[in-house]
Amino acid sequence: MTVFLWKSFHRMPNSRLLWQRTMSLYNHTHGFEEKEIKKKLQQFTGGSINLSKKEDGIGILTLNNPKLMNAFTGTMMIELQEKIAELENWKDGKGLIIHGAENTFCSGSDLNAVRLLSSPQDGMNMCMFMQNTLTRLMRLPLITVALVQGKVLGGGAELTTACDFRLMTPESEIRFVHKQMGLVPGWGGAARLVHILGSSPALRLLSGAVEVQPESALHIGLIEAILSSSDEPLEETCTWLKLHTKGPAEVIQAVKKVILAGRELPLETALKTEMKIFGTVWGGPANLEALTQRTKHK
Ligand SMILES: CCC(=O)SCCNC(=O)CCNC(=O)[C@H](O)C(C)(C)COP(=O)(O)OP(=O)(O)OC[C@H]1O[C@@H](n2cnc3c(N)ncnc32)[C@H](O)[C@@H]1OP(=O)(O)O
Repeated sequence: MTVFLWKSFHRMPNSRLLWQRTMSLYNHTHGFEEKEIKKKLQQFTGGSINLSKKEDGIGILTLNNPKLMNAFTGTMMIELQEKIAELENWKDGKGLIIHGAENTFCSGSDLNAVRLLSSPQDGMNMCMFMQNTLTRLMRLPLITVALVQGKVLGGGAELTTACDFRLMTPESEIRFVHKQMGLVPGWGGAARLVHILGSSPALRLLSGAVEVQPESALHIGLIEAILSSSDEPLEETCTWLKLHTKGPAEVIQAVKKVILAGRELPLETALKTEMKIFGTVWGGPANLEALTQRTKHK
């Protein structure tokens, strides 16, 4: 299915529109009724998801529900979907930082909502909704970073795995606490964690509900770096991300797309996709300028 979608994406003239439609996993053929679950999620209000898109092509997405340590209410889940859709349309975008308000990332789903959505069917619908959104986040043509601060628990830990990179402040902690709640990850966090770490380390983190501190997270390859201090983490994360987003948006987006193809597609299809993405930048303005300037890489 995914292979077909990627192929279609490159055949269609209006590829940006198709990209948005095809990046989700579940639709009504899977028994997923988005309207129904949205109606239920609307009942669990509180908090917000804020997006600011800067001129330098870096977006800042803020999880904003500090009274509950930025736990995800139902309306925040819906707002996250809306902001991801907005980012899919951001032609000049290059990077995205996801962080939490008031120096803490996210403590997972709002336990008040979890208690009231406790039937297996509601749980699976909520999972499909969040997996769709986080898969679309993962497939954004932007370089994404989770800024990990405070205690990042449950669904908050899962959200970090949908980003390309994770940076941690010195006092922070990531913990897949699901087992302690009689659960397993359902927002796609287990599958993505296996891709990031390999199955044995992922199993160790989940089965032990291990508190992963920055040094250990760096050691096992869960994060890219530990920030130097907790004083100005957003600024430091911006500086880190800018090293990877220098250059025109079309080139940065192409970089992310070739990596996505390699990550998600069988090798032969990934190679063909890479060739087509290459065709979008070869002879393009950035390529011609680099040739004119006889750029050297000393
Ligand atoms: C997808 C699966 C999931 O995500 S399951 C959810 C997993 N998360 C949890 O179980 C979080 C449980 N909460 C905690 O462990 C602690 O509250 C943590 C986050 C460590 C913060 O501790 P501490 O700094 O001492 O603050 P606190 O406990 O006083 O919390 C402040 C208020 O926030 C609330 N809060 C926190 N997290 C949630 C949450 N996920 N859902 C609902 N409420 C949450 C606390 O209950 C507390 O509220 P109140 O001040 O007691 O009214």
